[in-house]
Amino acid sequence: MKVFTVENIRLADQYTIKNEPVSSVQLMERAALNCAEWIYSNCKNHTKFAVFCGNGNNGGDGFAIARMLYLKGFDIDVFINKDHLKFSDDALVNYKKLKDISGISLKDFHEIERYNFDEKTIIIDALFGTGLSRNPEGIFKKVIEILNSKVNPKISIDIPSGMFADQINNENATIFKADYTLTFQFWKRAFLHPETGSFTGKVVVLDINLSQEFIENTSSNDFVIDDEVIKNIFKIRQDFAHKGTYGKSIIVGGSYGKIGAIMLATKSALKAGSGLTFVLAPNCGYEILQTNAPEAMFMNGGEKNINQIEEQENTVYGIGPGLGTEKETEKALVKFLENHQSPLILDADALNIISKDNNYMKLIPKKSIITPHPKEFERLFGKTENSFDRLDLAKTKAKDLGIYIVLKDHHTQVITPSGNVFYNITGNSGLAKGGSGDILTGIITSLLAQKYSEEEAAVLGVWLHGKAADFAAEKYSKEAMQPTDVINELGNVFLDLNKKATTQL
Ligand SMILES: NC(=O)C1=CN([C@@H]2O[C@H](COP(=O)(O)OP(=O)(O)OC[C@H]3O[C@@H](n4cnc5c(N)ncnc54)[C@H](OP(=O)(O)O)[C@@H]3O)[C@@H](O)[C@H]2O)[C@@H](O)CC1
Ligand SMILES: [K+]
Repeated sequence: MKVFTVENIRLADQYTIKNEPVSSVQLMERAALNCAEWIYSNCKNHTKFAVFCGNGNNGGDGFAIARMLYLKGFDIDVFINKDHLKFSDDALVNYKKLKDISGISLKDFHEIERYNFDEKTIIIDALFGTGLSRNPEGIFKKVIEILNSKVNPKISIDIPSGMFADQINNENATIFKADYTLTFQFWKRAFLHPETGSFTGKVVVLDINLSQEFIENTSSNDFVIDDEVIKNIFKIRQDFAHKGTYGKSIIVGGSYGKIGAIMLATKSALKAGSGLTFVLAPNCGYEILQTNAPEAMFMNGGEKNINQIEEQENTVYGIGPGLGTEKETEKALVKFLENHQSPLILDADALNIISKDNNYMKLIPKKSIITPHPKEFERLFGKTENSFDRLDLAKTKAKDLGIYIVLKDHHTQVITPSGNVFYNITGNSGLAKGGSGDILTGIITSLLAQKYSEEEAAVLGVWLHGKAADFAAEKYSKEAMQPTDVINELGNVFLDLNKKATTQL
């Protein structure tokens, strides 16, 4: 799914109005109906809604939703700024419709302090949407702060009020803190970055039928990796395949005390379908690896640390988990990179070694995939102010070096050399544990060996990793799930993918 800027969303809106054709107030009605339907199918334990409406079209959505919920039998209180009753055209239409309904009480924002937010009440935030032009001040700031202090469930319409859709907010900005955000048609960029994304709660994208023609013909560099993207990448395994069809991976890493990391990466490469999988590790890991991942063939890279990396042809290398940064290992990696041309995957200590010397960066073969977490990214490319700036820097580096950067985060980003960004929306905080990154390295290496392109391997890889983690969290909880559980769930993710990709009778 493309991620559109506010400007492009506005154009999509206008194009739809002109070409569907549909009037703008009908489009608002459609958007509000989508929200109301989601609300009454999901909010079965609550009977009352307090709806907070601003003066623009976001407020207009709020008025329409309030009317629809009232007609479904819920108790509704609507809060507005009675000192300033100037609305956008479509908001005014819906305000007037609401005023005609005697059963809905229209309250002033100032009444919020005396209002009884009982346990049956859900708060709906329709103060500001994509038209926010400055940080909320005065009464708006006060209302948002009071609402944020309430324990009642909170739903934002389109975007949490106070959040800018395309850019980062000031550090101390006042933003509504939602449990759910019902957003129209597209993910907004701000939802995907940690500083702002923590205000959305669960994001539900509602399809309000904006013109598909406009969406297809309007370019964007930003994408969300949704089911559609994955459907277009995933290839089912051919019936007449042999082990050579699905490539050869060599997972390189491990050092004394860090054999677990390389074992996790190796197991993941096996589970993600690589035809032949080797693990190149120091001898101290031999028995552990042969016992725990017997399907992978062992290659000796040293005694306690790796001091040589054998070069083999037609092989995809994934280097880094548990590698360590010893001098002898550094030498071995540099020597290997000096002679190696084809794209490979570099992670963890391989990246830490590369960040030791500026000249090493140039040794990364073109089209390789590097998978840094924020700290590793900083060691490689320097400090940035926030995750928006970090992404901009990653774009510049991906282009300059001609590589793919998988920037690991809550919504991991795949950045291509051509400047596209793919945000991942699978995965959960159960992955915030040592070992999770090693799994990703194994998966991406395995996919690249199976002849997925670099972009496909990175995009499908982060999605698979997150999806398997979601399955693991459902079974064991985010707290208790282990990286091994994530590896074990890969099979169930592939079963799902295969089902969707196979002709059903
Ligand atoms: N996508 C779609 O196709 C569809 C979109 N729809 C909906 O439209 C929404 C966008 O609507 P919108 O453009 O009218 O802007 P909105 O967010 O309501 O705010 C503008 C108002 O707020 C004011 N204002 C701004 N900042 C302020 C501040 N800090 N403090 C105080 N005031 C402030 C601003 O005033 P001004 O800046 O002019 O002073 C103006 O009055 C979108 O999010 C979605 O909900 C659906 O209805 C239909 C389909
Ligand atoms: K809102």
